[in-house]
Amino acid sequence: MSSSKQHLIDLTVDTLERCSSFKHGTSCKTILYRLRKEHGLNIRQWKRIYALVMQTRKYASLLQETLNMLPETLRNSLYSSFRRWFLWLFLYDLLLGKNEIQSVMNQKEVLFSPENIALLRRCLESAQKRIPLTAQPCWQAENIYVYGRVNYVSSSLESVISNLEQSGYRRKRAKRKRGMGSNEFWLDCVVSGLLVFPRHSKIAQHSLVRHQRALVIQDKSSCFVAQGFDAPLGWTIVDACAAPGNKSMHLISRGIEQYGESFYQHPIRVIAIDRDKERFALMHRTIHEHGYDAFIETRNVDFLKWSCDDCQGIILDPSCSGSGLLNRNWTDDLEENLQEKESQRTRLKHLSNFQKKMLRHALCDFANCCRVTYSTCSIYKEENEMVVYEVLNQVQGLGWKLVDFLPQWPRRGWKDPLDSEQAAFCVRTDPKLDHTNGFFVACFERTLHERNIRQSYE
Ligand SMILES: C[S@@+](CC[C@H](N)C(=O)[O-])C[C@H]1O[C@@H](n2cnc3c(N)ncnc32)[C@H](O)[C@@H]1O
Repeated sequence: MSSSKQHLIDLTVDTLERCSSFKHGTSCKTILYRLRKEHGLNIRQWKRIYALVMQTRKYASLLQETLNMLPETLRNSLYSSFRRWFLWLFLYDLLLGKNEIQSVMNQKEVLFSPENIALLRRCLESAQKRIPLTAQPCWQAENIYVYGRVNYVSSSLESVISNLEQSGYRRKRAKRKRGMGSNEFWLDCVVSGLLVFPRHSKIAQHSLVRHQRALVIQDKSSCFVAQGFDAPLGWTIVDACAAPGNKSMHLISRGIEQYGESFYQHPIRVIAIDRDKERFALMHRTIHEHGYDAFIETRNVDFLKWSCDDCQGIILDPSCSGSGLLNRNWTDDLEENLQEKESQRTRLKHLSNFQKKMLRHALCDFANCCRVTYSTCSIYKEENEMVVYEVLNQVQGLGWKLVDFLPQWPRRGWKDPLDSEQAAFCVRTDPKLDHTNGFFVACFERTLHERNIRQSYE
């Protein structure tokens, strides 16, 4: 390695270490800006260091996860031979960057033999599946759209569109969504009655949303549950973790859209439960304000301590890590993420145990229930496929099986532990690709009691 290249790498590692040890006050960017003056760097050198520092920080959790997956002996040799931030910088450059550093390493390169590099690549692939959030450089809030669903209790698609057009909005019919003006919108092709607006749209301030409640802001992924649940007329559906009530209201709204006048003769009824006092109060108010009182009954109880015999469906959307939500700044959280990794794992374990308990209760303790959806806004397998797999194995004796949910949506669940067919029945959204929050839904059905409860009003 030329001494100047070696110097730049040392400087990059020093900067990474300084950035990681700052607590409050000096930001990483400030440290980087000072660097140029402090070390008399030319602009090219400074830009290179800047890029390497930012990229290595962005991917550090993923790179650590990659290291965690290596055989212990190799991992320990790497740990004892290199500084932590050097290791991450080197791995970033080797696996995700321009591979400039490897060629100038002259010591200990035996640790980076072609076999070990191939092994690192395989570990990176597995790590990307485990913590895809750090592998998604363009997963930022700017990537998602704003979604507004028509509230069919008080309005209709035609009336909302005409109101929007009168107030200067323009419906875009072409497929190309790039370069959308802030006053443009288009209709979603998966969720009916869902309007899509660009991120910078001011639709949330429009009177259709704020005063008339004809349009409800709700992420597309969260609309999947009611869209795919396809509730038959006359059913009673328990929304087990309902606050602030989005999915309960969407179920009714969707019913009105789907069945028209027949809905009012044999309405779908929702029992919306939440155990949290404050969230419950907010939900109760929201349901009232949006005009759903006649169809949604609210209960401030613990779902685990409650049951009923006259419901046919349950939607279960329990508390989760929220790792699919886009309004979190993962890069800025990085230091805490790394330091708190262990406590995060413990938290995830607790959450998934709680989720399994809730799902078991939904599937085992409601005698006439024959359709249950399980959903989270988490991207972690531990809260999604693994919960479904474990509980499904425990309840199969009761006749439950996974069924194909929202088949028109292309992104499906992950295999292992689910088999290919089961995984393909589940729905996932990818925040990087789908312009929505990260979300997961699985649907369970059984036919045991269907004869007794299915009502054919349609
Ligand atoms: C992800 S949020 C639900 C969001 C809601 N489904 C919606 O779309 O508007 C989870 C909710 O579950 C509630 N919750 C957690 N444990 C519960 C339990 N044992 N019984 C009832 N509600 C519970 C929480 O208070 C929280 O409001």
